[in-house]
Amino acid sequence: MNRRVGAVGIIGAGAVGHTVATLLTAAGWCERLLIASGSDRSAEALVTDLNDMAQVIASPVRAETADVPAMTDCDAVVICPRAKFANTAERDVRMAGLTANAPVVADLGRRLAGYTGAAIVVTNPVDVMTRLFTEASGSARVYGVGSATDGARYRLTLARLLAVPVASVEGRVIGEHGDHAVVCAAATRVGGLPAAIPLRNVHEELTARPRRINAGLGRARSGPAGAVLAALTAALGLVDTVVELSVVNPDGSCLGTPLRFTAGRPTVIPAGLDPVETRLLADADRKTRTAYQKIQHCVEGDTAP
Ligand SMILES: NC(=O)c1ccc[n+]([C@@H]2O[C@H](COP(=O)([O-])OP(=O)(O)OC[C@H]3O[C@@H](n4cnc5c(N)ncnc54)[C@H](O)[C@@H]3O)[C@@H](O)[C@H]2O)c1
Repeated sequence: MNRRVGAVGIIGAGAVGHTVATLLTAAGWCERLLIASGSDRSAEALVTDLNDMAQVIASPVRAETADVPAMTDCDAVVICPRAKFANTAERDVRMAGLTANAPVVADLGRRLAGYTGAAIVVTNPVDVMTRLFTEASGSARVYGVGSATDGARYRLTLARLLAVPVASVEGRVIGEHGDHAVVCAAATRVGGLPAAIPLRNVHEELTARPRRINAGLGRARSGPAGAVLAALTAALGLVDTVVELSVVNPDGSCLGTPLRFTAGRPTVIPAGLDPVETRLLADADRKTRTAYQKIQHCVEGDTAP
């Protein structure tokens, strides 16, 4: 990558924020990383760890702590805080963070009002939080990550189930990053040809995979951080590519959508859904809109609906 950008802000120095910052330090295409977190202690600790790494590998990237408003000048910000709450949900686990995370994400949006850089939202439920951050900040370049990781998991799973190389599988997952994810089976190609997709097994694995990661490691971090990196390089115009990200449409829906980025500018590309998949996407839309209604009072900073 020849071009370099000035600064990337990371808000939330937890599992995802730490991993994204590590990837960015190794990648070397930004000059500065600005870190804010729930406590000064965790932000300072991450900065110290990153600068140790940068020195060891001779990375040009320098990390520093920063207040959120100081990130207004960053080329991009990554929104990955998690409010403290106990997640006991068995189903719809990402949606369980709705009411706890909404005030945090809305507050960040207000503090970054009018932000003109690229904002990458990670906090779950990510489709709803992406809409919330978009409304609270008024920013035009807000993208939620989730579907790109689902798509990667789908291709890996399908390759295993069909016993083919993963490079021969073209397929994506869109819609909600959650239980209402829509597998684009009709448009999937294996070795360039349509294929019978074992959808039940695929959905089982899409649910089981993050659970296995959480059970073994506490939190998923590398897959999501890779998706953040893909979103950043596309949105900053460093790479022209297609990536599935959540964006707010003029009608208010906000779901994972295939976007073709050219010089940092996105255009929506058709997902090639069949009628059943189209209906499932409409279900995901209804679900995320209903969830948004429960927390939209947070946009203005109201504490109660
Ligand atoms: N969209 C995806 O694909 C995806 C994947 C993994 C995780 N996630 C979500 O990303 C979020 C972060 O996950 P994690 O595993 O890194 O969590 P974590 O608990 O490891 O870290 C969260 C961090 O947020 C910080 N924080 C809390 N309140 C804050 C505030 N007001 N301002 C700034 N920072 C604050 C905490 O201090 C902590 O460092 C969660 O909501 C998680 O569900 C999304």
